[in-house]
Amino acid sequence: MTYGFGGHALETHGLTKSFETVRAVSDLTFAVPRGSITGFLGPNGSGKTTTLRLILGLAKPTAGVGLIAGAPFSALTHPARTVGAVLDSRSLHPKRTAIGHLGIFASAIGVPDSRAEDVLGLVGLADAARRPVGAFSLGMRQRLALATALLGDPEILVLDEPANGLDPEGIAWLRDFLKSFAAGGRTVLISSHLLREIEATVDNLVIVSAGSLVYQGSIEQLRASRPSRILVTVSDPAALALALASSGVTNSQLLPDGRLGVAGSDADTIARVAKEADVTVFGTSHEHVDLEQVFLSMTAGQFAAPPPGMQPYGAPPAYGQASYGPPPGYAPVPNYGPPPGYGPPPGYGPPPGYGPPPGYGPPPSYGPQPGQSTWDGDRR
Ligand SMILES: Nc1ncnc2c1ncn2[C@@H]1O[C@H](COP(=O)(O)OP(=O)(O)OP(=O)(O)O)[C@@H](O)[C@H]1O
Repeated sequence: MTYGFGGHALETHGLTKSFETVRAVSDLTFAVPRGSITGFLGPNGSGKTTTLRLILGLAKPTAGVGLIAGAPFSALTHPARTVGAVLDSRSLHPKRTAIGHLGIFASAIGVPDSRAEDVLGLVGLADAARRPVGAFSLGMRQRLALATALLGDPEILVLDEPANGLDPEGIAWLRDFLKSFAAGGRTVLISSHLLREIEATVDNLVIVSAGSLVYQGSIEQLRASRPSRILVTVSDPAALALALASSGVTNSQLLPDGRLGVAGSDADTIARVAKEADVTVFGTSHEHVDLEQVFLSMTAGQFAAPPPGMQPYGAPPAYGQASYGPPPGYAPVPNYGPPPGYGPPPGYGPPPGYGPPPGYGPPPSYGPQPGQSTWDGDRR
């Protein structure tokens, strides 16, 4: 497999998508490193699904480009072997059995029927192979959708909110599955609107708000970007805050539970200053960084009143509190952009008369198998 351009599994460059007056995706540039499990995070309506559809060739960008293994989806030589995707597990045909459903996709992408049995085993659905999908729980549908994406044994998996409908056991199963999938150097991009849902699964994050990038980098970097605080239980928090400020430690906050949260200092210094100020320290502890709060503060303001015209959400949010900003040194990758003249290849669009196979009602549940991407009527 060749990875051209930036050498990343997935990348977008200035990706933009407008629907009439709604700008769903706005000049989005990010990269998903090979071998990573990258979380694609953003509140509801922040443009995640649209971005994935653009990358997978299921919708046409207004501007910019999305690349898979260095190429637009339509230019991939072996699409099913390169990328498997789960975009919507709800639109499976209810009367079809799991094995029947997979058989259709297996023949579409040219893999043997036995592969259908294999992938059902991989996702733990072997026993349900001959049951109609209409009788499946949401969690089983998610697994079947994942099995479909795995049919081509792809290098890259793109999953849109796959944890939706999974119980805690299902989420733990998905986490273990994705970790073993990525352990051999394969790549996963998994979207969610809840960091907590995927925090234990991902090692890398791309966070969007109102269609724009607000963070990309490792989860560890994000955690480290928030200065850790020491929580101090004292006889007189206000007196300690004052004494700390006099000694140059100005970032103290009185918490609702009466403790003082102190950033930019250490327990020994705090104890010394407290002693000098005649304040009794009853105890200290290190604050646990709640990444969900960091995420929420980064994406807060998405639904601010829109300015007149195009932008429906208002300006991209400030990061909220100063301490919640992007990690030090974070900046878009230098010289990162499509080569001059780069754009969708000529003839990018569905072949005339192409449509879903007979009897197949809803739009495609999964991402692109050969030819499948062209079912979509949404290429605008
Ligand atoms: N086909 C469409 N026509 C018009 N507007 C659309 C279309 N698809 C998406 N949008 C709008 O684009 C914005 C981004 O939607 P998108 O579904 O990409 O967000 P999302 O982050 O995936 O949200 P969710 O987490 O709720 O699925 C929303 O305002 C949505 O209403």
